[in-house]
Amino acid sequence: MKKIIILIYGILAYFIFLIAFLYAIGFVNNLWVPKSIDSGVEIDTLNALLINVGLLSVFALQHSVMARPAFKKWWFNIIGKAAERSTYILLSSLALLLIYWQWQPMTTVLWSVDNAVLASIIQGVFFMGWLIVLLSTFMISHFELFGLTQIVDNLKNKVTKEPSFKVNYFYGLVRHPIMLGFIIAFWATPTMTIGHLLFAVVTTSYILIAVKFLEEKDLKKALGTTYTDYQKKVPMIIPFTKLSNNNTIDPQGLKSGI
Ligand SMILES: C[S@@+](CC[C@H](N)C(=O)[O-])C[C@H]1O[C@@H](n2cnc3c(N)ncnc32)[C@H](O)[C@@H]1O
Repeated sequence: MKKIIILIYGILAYFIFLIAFLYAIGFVNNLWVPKSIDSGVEIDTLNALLINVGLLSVFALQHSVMARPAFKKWWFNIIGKAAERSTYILLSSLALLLIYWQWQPMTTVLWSVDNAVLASIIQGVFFMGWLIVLLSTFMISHFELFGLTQIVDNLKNKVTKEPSFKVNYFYGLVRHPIMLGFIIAFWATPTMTIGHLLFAVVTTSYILIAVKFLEEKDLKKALGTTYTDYQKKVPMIIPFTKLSNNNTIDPQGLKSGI
């Protein structure tokens, strides 16, 4: 019975994530959704700034603290291994929904592309960013990343395998394609308002800091020279910026759990 409840919980968490992810696409570029980054009644600039930075900080804190190995180890004992990832996904999605709900528009336009062709190209780049995000999740392990593998294995009394380190497809071009996709999607807009710029600057800064000082630190600790070799051969976030594009990585390392 407990396993079925965990299964339903995990599936629900995944659906809430899907809603938050799809809503993000509309939110960031003012498409389709009732409340977007530039819609709603404006309040004074300082209050809007404080509220928006506060909202993004809630997401950043939740996302960073709950992803650390030490926190996970402690949290496993409370929530159980099977439901840990789903809970992480659920809380991240709720933090995103809070951002969409409470975001304060700051609609002064900083720049706007009037040329229809150029605006369509920028819109295309925006969608390409989201596609990179989605495809990259499948290149590491979409279902494990979003907790579904864990809840199904739990139902089958199977121990979920430790995720393996990947250097395939986009991961051979940059070390963080998911984050690259987000950065592209957050900056590619035909009309840049103060609110959108704030969103892009804060999220990009958070991504770069979290990736460099948290995620990569954990990966280096878990994988040792396999990861440092990978760092030497594959650029962090901008493709083709390393002299050597030979990304052959020690195959022994690929088997390590991370
Ligand atoms: C949200 S994903 C982001 C991955 C990566 N930073 C990116 O932007 O594509 C975070 C998880 O991916 C894992 N991860 C990062 N690089 C990986 C790789 N090359 N192969 C497998 N898992 C990886 C991390 O250990 C972490 O659990």
